[in-house]
Amino acid sequence: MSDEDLEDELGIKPGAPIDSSKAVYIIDHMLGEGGFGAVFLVHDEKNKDVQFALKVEKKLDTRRHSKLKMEIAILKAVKEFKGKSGKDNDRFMRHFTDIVDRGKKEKYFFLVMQLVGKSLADLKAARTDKIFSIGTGLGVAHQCLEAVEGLHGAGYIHRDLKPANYAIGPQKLTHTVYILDFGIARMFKKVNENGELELKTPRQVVGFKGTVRFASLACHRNLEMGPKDDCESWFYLLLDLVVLNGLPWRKESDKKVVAKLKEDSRHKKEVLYNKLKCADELAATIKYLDGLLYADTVDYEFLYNQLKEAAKKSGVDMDAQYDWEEGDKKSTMKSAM
Ligand SMILES: Nc1ncnc2c1ncn2[C@@H]1O[C@H](COP(=O)(O)OP(=O)(O)OP(=O)(O)O)[C@@H](O)[C@H]1O
Repeated sequence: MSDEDLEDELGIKPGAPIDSSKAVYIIDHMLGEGGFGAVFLVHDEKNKDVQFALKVEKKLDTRRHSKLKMEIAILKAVKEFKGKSGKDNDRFMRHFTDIVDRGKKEKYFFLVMQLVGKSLADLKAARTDKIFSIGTGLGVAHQCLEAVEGLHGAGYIHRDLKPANYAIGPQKLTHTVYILDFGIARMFKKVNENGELELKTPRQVVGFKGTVRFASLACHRNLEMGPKDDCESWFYLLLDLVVLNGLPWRKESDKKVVAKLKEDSRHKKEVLYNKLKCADELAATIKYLDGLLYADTVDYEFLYNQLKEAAKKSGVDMDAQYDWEEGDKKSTMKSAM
């Protein structure tokens, strides 16, 4: 939606109040725009230092499923899953934004959520050579995978994993990565009569979903996607973060051409990993993922372990400060002198 549409049709503009039964939110400015609405920085009317992100979706008679409803259902499911499953779940759930409030107006639905900072795509674009250092890339990919594991645990697949759909936290949370945008996510498990989650039967043919650059081969082949397909997209995301000159198909938009380049890349290590010291560990990762089927449970531990081995081979510490935190380190050191 354009700024004018939002302003003229929905009355959403800087300074405008949006009220719910809980609070009144004042619009500051737009943070980002999607196909069906936009995200705004807002503050609590009672305290301008209390800021949130407010996502708006225009009501449409033609839309069968509200994207925002889906997002809310997913964020709730992951938090409930956290409650139910106990053990060490904060490791996964810290990657999901909290729902602060939600509501509907005559012309739109809205969701108020915890504010995040810059996306991985923005952070990467701000770097001189447009990639992260290998330590940051592997560390961030570890967190991205934890988010995916948490989402899968709650019974959903994302289907659009890419650097633009992950962001770091604001202020002091620059070492935490958040997963965003569940607009095209899908439940791959359903609750059976005994209240347990069971796998949904795959459909025979499925339309292409997501972003061409990061789509899995099964997605290109119009097959039902499962958890392993998110992991394949995660793998492309990892390469996109750390390989100099990026993915070999980055300049192509034709789906068929991209699919062919992805298939061929499996046999072209020198192109896909462009001299990375951890090429073998990465090649073993995609080999493992290529061997999985829709219904297979992903061995996340194997994937985390590959990242650890890749870090060892590269001689880096995945848990060290990230590239964008280094400025802070220097200024802290300076002020400590
Ligand atoms: N919690 C948040 N805090 C700060 N910014 C956010 C937050 N959520 C989303 N954004 C910003 O708004 C942009 C659009 O968000 P998002 O991708 O979730 O919206 P969308 O309308 O579903 O988009 P799309 O049509 O691409 O699926 C993001 O790129 C991000 O920059």
